[in-house]
Amino acid sequence: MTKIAVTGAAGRMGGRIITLATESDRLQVVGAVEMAGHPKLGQDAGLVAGCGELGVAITDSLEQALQDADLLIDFTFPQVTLANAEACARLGKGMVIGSTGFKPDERERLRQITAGIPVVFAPNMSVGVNVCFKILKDIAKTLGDGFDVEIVELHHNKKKDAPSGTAVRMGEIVAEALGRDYDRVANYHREGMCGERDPEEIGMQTVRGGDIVGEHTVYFIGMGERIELTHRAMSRDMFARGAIRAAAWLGGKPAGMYDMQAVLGLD
Ligand SMILES: NC(=O)C1=CN([C@@H]2O[C@H](COP(=O)(O)OP(=O)(O)OC[C@H]3O[C@@H](n4cnc5c(N)ncnc54)[C@H](OP(=O)(O)O)[C@@H]3O)[C@@H](O)[C@H]2O)C=CC1
Ligand SMILES: O=C(O)C1=N[C@H](C(=O)O)C[C@H](O)C1
Repeated sequence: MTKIAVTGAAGRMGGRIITLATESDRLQVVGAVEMAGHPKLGQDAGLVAGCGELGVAITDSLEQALQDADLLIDFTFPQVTLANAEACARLGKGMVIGSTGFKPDERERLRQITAGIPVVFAPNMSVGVNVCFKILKDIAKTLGDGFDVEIVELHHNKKKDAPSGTAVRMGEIVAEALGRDYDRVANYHREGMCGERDPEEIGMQTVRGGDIVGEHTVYFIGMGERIELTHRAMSRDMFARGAIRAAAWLGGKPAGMYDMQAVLGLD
């Protein structure tokens, strides 16, 4: 049985992770964290998540929440995750990290901080998206340079980062398969007389609205034909299930940064 603490316990993902973890015979929730001043502090994490009393009060002390935990599941924001990673590294606790919106230097910093602990770090924990990651590499390699690549992602109106971590990873996979540098070829903005499309560029488009859980389409657009690879998330539960699977998988693994491809055996 792996004992977990959850940060962002009152958040959209935190709540689903706590609820689904209570249904798993491989995990036990022993800690729940929200930031200082949060209105749910002191309340029972299970009652807040809507799955019944757990006997775990939400605290603003990560150290306290981690006391009896083997690892932390963190779906928050880059600055919060970086601070939490410092604590986990100090206390020798593993991490499952789902937060997105990291800049390249922040990702590198996270890698350095967590070098001594086991971590699963993935922008999308669903099986479907991770299978898309695998297929994308093959499609891009097989098509080669003759097709223009555009990536469009749609999310709810509360999402704070753009483009989504999943869309960025999709762009990186395609760029790598085509021998391009993602940071150089990604184009996030077209407006006015921006000129003809550079054949090397990867267009990254963002849509925000309502309660869309998450949709990603990668377009490979050729002359007279196109391929569209779309993933649509209907609920957050498969992200939460992925995080739970990652936590159970991580127990006993050596220090290192793993992704969901490793957890799912898709490497
Ligand atoms: N990898 C994946 O599969 C997925 C990743 N995500 C990512 O997960 C992250 C969270 O998404 P979501 O759950 O929708 O966002 P929410 O805003 O619903 O949840 C984030 C929670 O973290 C809390 N928080 C902020 N600061 C701290 C802190 N210092 N300590 C503890 N908790 C804190 C927030 O509190 P407050 O409300 O007060 O701000 C909030 O409750 C995002 O980066 C998102 O992109 C989302 C879905 C799937
Ligand atoms: O914030 C979200 O909601 C989601 N974020 C992740 C991302 O940025 O890729 C994954 C999922 O699409 C939902």
